[in-house]
Order: sequence, then structure tokens, then C-alpha cells
Amino acid sequence: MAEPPASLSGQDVGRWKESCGSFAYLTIKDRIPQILTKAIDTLHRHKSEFFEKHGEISSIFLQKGMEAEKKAISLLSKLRNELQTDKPIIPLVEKFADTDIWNQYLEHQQSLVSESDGKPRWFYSPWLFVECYMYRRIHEAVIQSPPIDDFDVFKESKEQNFFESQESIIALGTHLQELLKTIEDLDENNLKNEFFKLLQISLWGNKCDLSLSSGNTSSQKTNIINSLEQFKPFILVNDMEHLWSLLSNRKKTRGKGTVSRVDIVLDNSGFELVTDFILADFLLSSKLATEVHFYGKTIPWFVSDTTIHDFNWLIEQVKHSNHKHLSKCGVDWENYIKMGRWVYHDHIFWTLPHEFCAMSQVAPDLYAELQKAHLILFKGDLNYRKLTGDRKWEFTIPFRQALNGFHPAPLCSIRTLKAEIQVGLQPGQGEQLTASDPSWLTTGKYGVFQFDGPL
Ligand SMILES: O=P(O)(O)OC[C@@]1(O)O[C@H](CO)[C@@H](O)[C@@H]1O
Ligand SMILES: [Mn+2]
Repeated sequence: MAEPPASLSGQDVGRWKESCGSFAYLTIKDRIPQILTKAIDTLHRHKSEFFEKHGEISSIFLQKGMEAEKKAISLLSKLRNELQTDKPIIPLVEKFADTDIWNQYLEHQQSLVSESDGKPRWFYSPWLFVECYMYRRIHEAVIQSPPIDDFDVFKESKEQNFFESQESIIALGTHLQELLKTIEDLDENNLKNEFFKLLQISLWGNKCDLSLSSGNTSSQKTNIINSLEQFKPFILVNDMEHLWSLLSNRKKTRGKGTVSRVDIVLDNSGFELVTDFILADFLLSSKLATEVHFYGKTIPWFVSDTTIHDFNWLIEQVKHSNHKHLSKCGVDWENYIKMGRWVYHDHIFWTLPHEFCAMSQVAPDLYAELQKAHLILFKGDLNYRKLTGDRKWEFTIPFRQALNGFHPAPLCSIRTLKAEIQVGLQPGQGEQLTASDPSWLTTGKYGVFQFDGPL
């Protein structure tokens, strides 16, 4: 097979707005420093909390809390300075489960740089690599600053996203509970329609990530169910029928007591996670699946990504809602977890910089776990970038080719477009979009259900 194309990078001129530089360049220049500034500000504002938590026993602890906050802030300021002055990417120093793998990857990036270019740098190296590295360095700053080493600098914005989306969340919870009342009586066609609705809700739920808005609020304020028809023309690749065929055929043909497993590689917490839970509940209630497995991030990531803490926090919030339909959702979801019908998995691979085609080498245990699924849903833009290697593919290259051998099981990307990469389009489709809406690749207005079926 021919070599895959080069990686997107901060040194590119854009596929659009050529005079201003690529989306990758603008992300490194503007968005990432803003995210760092916001993280610093969050640490500042939480100062008193650290003192209360760690400083109440004696003045020695008070001292410790103060020092930790100062240290984390100075490490983050140093990081922001390295980035803004395009300094070389330096190895991680603090021992953590993935430190060695990260540093090996850095060496690999170093080996790709020619002698005259020196070292991997922020605006020079692959965008996927430097962006992941930035979030990993934020984590390093926090773990280097005990006793605040479990502090999530993004927690506040994730929670805010959830609270600000309350009305939409209640509307979704109500829709689900109404649907569950009659689900047993629905004919094939109605069941399929409901499946498609909830898939689309989960797709548009991906509009609300916080790293695109530099950590500023990006919540869902309107009832998304009423907007689905209006959004349909913005679905550029729509393989929903394939997902239905796969799951409904399996439901018909599987023997009693056999498993149908759908795995969801999660993206953002808050509103998007609610849409994923609603879909996952429907999959079990409709018997299209008998088990749903979720994968989250082990460390705070790309501002809004889901950690185990966010996952549990959200279910707890929903359960304690004073809205009866919503709290019923929370009770059911907690039960699914208790019964092992919903399973949460952690793996460090998801917060490494590797493209997914490297998974079978770098994380064979995770690859083997995913192989147990009958269908894997990859939520969000970052997962799409990692599925396709974040490379400069032609718009018409088949999705399977861009996956570059990654195929643990039939899989589908459910993603709104927030990076200058898209494959599997019809000839001329990309060019037409560029002409009619030059920023189509990066605003989150468009989406895809892109499926790669059984081999
Ligand atoms: O994976 P998500 O949450 O859908 O999107 C993450 C994301 O906003 O982060 C990057 C900007 O920093 C973009 O590449 C990408 O769109
Ligand atoms: Mn995300």
C-alpha cells in the first residue's frame, strides 16, 4: 500500500482562509494558549478550596496548599511560554503510567525531524502530537504539585456545560421515558426511526465540546429533538442504515442467551454524554444490544472529554434531578452498571498521541477488548482525527483506506466536523462545500455517520 499522506501541522497554510493559516496553526497560536490561561485562572480561583482541604490541620499544611497552587501555576505559565515561543518539545519528567511511552514517542518524533530542522517544535511537528502533548503537560503540572495532584482544571467547565443544558437534558430524558413505555409494541419501522433519531441526537450532541470554544461555555439550550429534520442536510456521510442492518439482523438471528455488544468510545462529558447515555439505554431497551461498553479518558483531556469521575458524577446528578423522568433515567443507568450491562473501561492509550492504526502494537490488550464488540461507535472529532491519522487525505479517499488497517470490529465514526480532515466524500462534494461554505470543515455545523463494515 502507498505511504499515507503527511500529518496536519501548525506549519500548514489552511485548506480555507489561506491568508490566515490553517485551523491547526490557529489552534496552536490562539486556542491552546487561551485554554492554558483559563486553566491558570481556575487554579487561582480555587486557591481557598486547596487551603481548606489541605490547610486546616496546621500551618504546615496551609503552607503546602499554597506552595502547590503556586507551583502548578508556574509550571503552566512555563508551558504557555514554551508554546508561544515555539520552543522544542521536551520529555516528560514526572513518573506516571504512560511517561515512558510518551517519551519514546517523543524520540520517534525526533527521529522524523531532519538535522537542519533541529528538534520537534510546537508549530512544526504534527498537530495531533503537539495538541495531545499540551494536555499531557497540563496533567504533569498538576501531578507535580501535591497535594492538589488529583485536581481537574476542566471540571468546572464540564459541570457548567451540564447545568446550562438542563432544559435540553430534561427534554431528552422525557422523550426516552415516553418511548420506553411503548417500546415493546413498536413495529420494525418505528423502532428504526427511533434509533435514527437517537443516533442523530448523539451526533449533534458532539457540537458542544469545550476545546473548540477555548473552554468557554458551549451548552445546548434548545430542544434538539425538534431540530433534527432541519439539521439533516448537514449530514455529509450517512451510514445509519448500515448500523440498523447490523444490529437488527443480529437481534433476529442471535440465539437465546448470546451477547450483542456495542462499544462506545466516548468523547465529551456534559450534554454530549447525556445523548450517549440515552442512545445506550435505547440500545438495551430495544434489545438491539445486550451490553454496552464505554471507554473514557484516564486524565483530563481536550477540556471536555469524559473521565470516570465525570461519568459517575453525571449519572449521580441525573439520578438526583427533581424531574421525575430524568431521575428515572439516572436510576436505570445506575442499575445497568450494577448489573454489568453497562461497563466502563479505562485505558491510557486514549490519552496517548498515537493514531489508532498503532493500537494493535502499542495497546494490544485494548485492541483485543474492542475485538469483542459487534459494533464500535467512535464519538467526536478527536477520535476521527486519530482514526484517520490526522493526515492530509483527499476528500474522496475511502474511509477504510484512511483507517490504515485499524479494524478491531465493524465501526462507525459519529462526528461533527471540527478539523480540516474529511474522507469518504463523493467526487466534487468537498469542492462544492468549500465554494458554498468555506469554513465547513471546522465549525461543527456538518456531521457524519461513517461506517466501516465487516472485513
Ligand atoms: O473530539 P471533539 O471534542 O469533538 O473535538 C475536539 C476538538 O475541538 O479539539 C480540537 C481543537 O482544539 C479540534 O480538533 C477538535 O475539533
Ligand atoms: Mn472532546
